[in-house]
Amino acid sequence: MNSVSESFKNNPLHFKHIIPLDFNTTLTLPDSHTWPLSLDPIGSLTHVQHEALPVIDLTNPEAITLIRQACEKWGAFQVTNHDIPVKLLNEIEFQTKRLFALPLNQKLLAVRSPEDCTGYGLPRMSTFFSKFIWSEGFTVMGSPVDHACQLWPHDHVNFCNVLVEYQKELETLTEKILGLMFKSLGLTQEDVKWFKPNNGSKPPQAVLQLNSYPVCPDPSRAMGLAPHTDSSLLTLIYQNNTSGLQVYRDSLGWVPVKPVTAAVVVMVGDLMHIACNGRFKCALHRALVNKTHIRISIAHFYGPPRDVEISPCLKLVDPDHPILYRPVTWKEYLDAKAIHFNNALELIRDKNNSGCTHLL
Ligand SMILES: C=C1C[C@]23C[C@H]1CC[C@H]2[C@@]12CCC[C@@](C)(C(=O)O1)[C@H]2[C@@H]3C(=O)O
Ligand SMILES: O=C(O)CCC(=O)C(=O)O
Ligand SMILES: [Fe+2]
Repeated sequence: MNSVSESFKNNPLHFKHIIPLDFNTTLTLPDSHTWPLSLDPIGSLTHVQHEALPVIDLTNPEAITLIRQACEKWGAFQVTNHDIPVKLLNEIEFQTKRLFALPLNQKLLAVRSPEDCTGYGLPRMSTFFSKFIWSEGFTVMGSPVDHACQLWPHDHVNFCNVLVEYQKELETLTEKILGLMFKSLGLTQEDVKWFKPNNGSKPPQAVLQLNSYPVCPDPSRAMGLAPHTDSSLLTLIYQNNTSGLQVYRDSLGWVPVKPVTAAVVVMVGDLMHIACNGRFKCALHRALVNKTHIRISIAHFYGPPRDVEISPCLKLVDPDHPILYRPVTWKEYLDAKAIHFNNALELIRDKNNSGCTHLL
C-alpha cells in the first residue's frame, strides 16, 4: 500500500464530508455553504495590485534564477513552454468537464469510500470546516480504470487513455522543475539523494485530483476551496480559462492567478519547503467561484517514494539558517495533515529550534 492510501485508511471520513450537494438543482446558496465574510474578506486588495504571480518561460536562459526568485518570494509561479502538448491539455479539460457534467447519481457510482483516497467526492479538507465548500473532486492514484468503469461501463477507454498520458507527462515535468529548483539552490544529486528521477528503484508517489467549481448563485459568500498549502513536494495545476485561484502574499493579501493559455501553475508543497529548510515558501492558496462559468482545475501532487524521509538539506543549514524541521515521511506528514490540517507544518518544527533559543 502506498503512503497516501495508508494515511487515508488510518483517518477515515464521514460520508457527509464526502458526498457533495447536487449543485445543478441548488438555486440559492444554502446556509450550510454560506461562509462568514468577516472571517475571510475576499481579496480587498485585489483591485490595486501591481504585482502578479511570475510567468516563467522554461526555455528562457534565465529560467533557473527566475524560478529561485519566484519560490523565495511567492512559493508559486506559472510556466510556459513546458513541452506538455496543448492537445493533451485540451483533452484533459474536455474529459474533466465530461465527468462533472454527469448527473450526481451517476457520479456517485464512483464515490470514494470513507477509508479510500480515490474516486468521486468532496476534497478531504471539508472535514475541517463547519461550512461546506462549493466544489467537487475526482481523485486518481495509479490506474483510473476501476472508477472510470463505474462511471462509464462501456465508454471509459478515452477517459483512461487521456488520464494515463497526462499522469506520465506531468510526472516528467515535475521532475524537470524539481531538478531546476535544486540546481537553483546550488544542490547536487549527492545533496538530495532521495530524489532519483527515472532510475530510482523506489518510484515517486503521485495523486491526480480533478476539481470542478460549479456556477454559484452567490459567489461572494461561497468558498470553492478553502485556504491551504499542499502536502506534496510540488503540485502542478492546469486551470481552464476561468479565474478563481488565488495565492496569499503577506504584504499583498490574496493575489489572483490569472489564467494564461496553456500555462501550468506550480505550487511549492510543504515537503519541498521542509527539504530546503524554509528557503522556498509553500504557497497558501484558495479557489473562489463565480456566477456564470464552471471552473475546472487538474492538480497533480508529486511526493517522495514510500518510506523516504525528507529532511532539511544540510547544505542549507548554517548559523544564519538554523535547522527548522525534523525528518518526516510523506505518510507521517499526511497523517499529521489529516488531523491538524494547516497546523501540520508547525508540528514538524525542530524542537531544538523553537525560535526561543536566544532566551536560553
Ligand atoms: C496527496 C494528497 C494531497 C491532498 C491529500 C491527498 C489527495 C488529495 C489532496 C487534496 C486536494 C485538495 C486540497 C487538499 C489540502 C485536500 O484537502 O485534498 C489536498 C491534500 C493535501 O495537499 O494535503
Ligand atoms: O482549483 C485550483 O486551481 C486549485 C486546486 C488546489 O489547490 C488543489 O487541488 O489542491
Ligand atoms: Fe492546493
